Amino acid sequence: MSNIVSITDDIYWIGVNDRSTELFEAIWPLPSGVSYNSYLIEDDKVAVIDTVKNTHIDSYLLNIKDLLGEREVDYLIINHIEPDHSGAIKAFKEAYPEITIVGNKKTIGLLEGFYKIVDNVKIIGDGDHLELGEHKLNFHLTPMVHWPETMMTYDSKDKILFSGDAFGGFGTLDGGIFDDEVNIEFYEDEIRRYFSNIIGKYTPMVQRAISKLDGLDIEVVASTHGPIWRDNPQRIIDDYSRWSKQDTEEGVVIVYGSMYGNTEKLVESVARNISKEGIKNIRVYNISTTHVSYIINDIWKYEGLILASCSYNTGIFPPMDYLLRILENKNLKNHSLGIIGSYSWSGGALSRLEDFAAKSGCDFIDPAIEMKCSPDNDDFDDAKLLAKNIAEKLKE
Ligand SMILES: Cc1cc2nc3c(=O)[nH]c(=O)nc-3n(C[C@H](O)[C@H](O)[C@H](O)COP(=O)(O)O)c2cc1C
Repeated sequence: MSNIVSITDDIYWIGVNDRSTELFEAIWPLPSGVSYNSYLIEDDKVAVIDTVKNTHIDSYLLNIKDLLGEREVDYLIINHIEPDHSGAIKAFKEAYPEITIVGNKKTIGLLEGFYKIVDNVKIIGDGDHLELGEHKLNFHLTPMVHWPETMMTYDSKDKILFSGDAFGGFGTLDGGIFDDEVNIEFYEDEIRRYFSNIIGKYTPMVQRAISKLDGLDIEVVASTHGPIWRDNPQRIIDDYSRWSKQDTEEGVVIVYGSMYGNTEKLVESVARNISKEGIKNIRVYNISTTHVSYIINDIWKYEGLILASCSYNTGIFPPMDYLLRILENKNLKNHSLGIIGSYSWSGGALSRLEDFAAKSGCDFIDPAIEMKCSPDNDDFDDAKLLAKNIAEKLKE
């Protein structure tokens, strides 16, 4: 019996779990794997919404054959053509040669680019619909969440929103696929890590997409990754809405780059002093040993951010520079930011951090600390002051 789960009497989850890929998009670690969710609607016409990565084609197509027998698939709707969802399209078209592929103008351009497929395509526009029989699918274009062609498909009969990557997260579906079948706490961090690292650059587009959904009566959110939200669909919409505004909780993330422990020593003092000010959520990360995706996840969670780095070859410590570039690319804002640079002769770290602070949309917290070689009493006094100031700001 194949691995198919009914969502309603004629709508099915036909997705797959990936526990083999170590790095999503060849960058982001997948300790809990990821699911590629695909959906099938069996009505007078049969429609599939999004496919799966090319690593899972055989089992995926077998599942569909198991479900449909000799019946053909009439439509393949592409909400999102990133290859983790479109990798099975060529094989799909070979299995169902008469199929019509449905997407918007940008999707169809990318379909030709990636797969050289140009025949039997149907271009839809924002607000268009497709009748399958009892089911009527409405298309809502939501560009740049996080690719230009991204769109959502709404089934008005069962009030299901097939949302593409929006409202998705990391983590395989281990038996339970619905929010009420799993302990959702398990997914919380991995959903925010997905959002902050994959979608986080496109926060205005996420907000635009969410306001576009305003009038829709949504009973189920079915994204392309992670759990299907049928018990509390509003929860994931609210989470995505909050994260896209960079609304944060009380807490401080301290990230440091230190080769020989001197910068780290000052960081320990800052952390201790923030704790003495009554802040309970303090996360200290060594930039050299924790993958940036976990750090970015916590930066998206907490308001306070302190970046501390040594100098290296007249610039900032390279792993810290990598984090800064990512945060610049994501237009980090709405955070309270403190900075610490250390040097032994020329410096370089603090000026890069100052440049970052000036360009970011964060509130700068005094004092910027520049430490020579190892911390002295003045540096420890400054660390205390920075801790006091950031704690006061968080409590405002
Ligand atoms: C490869 C290398 C390059 C460095 N480049 C600089 C530099 O350009 N300017 C500077 O002031 N210090 C430089 N330093 C010295 C560091 O400031 C010093 O090693 C210090 O201990 C680093 O801080 P940490 O103890 O927190 O690792 C460099 C050190 C190393 C190992």
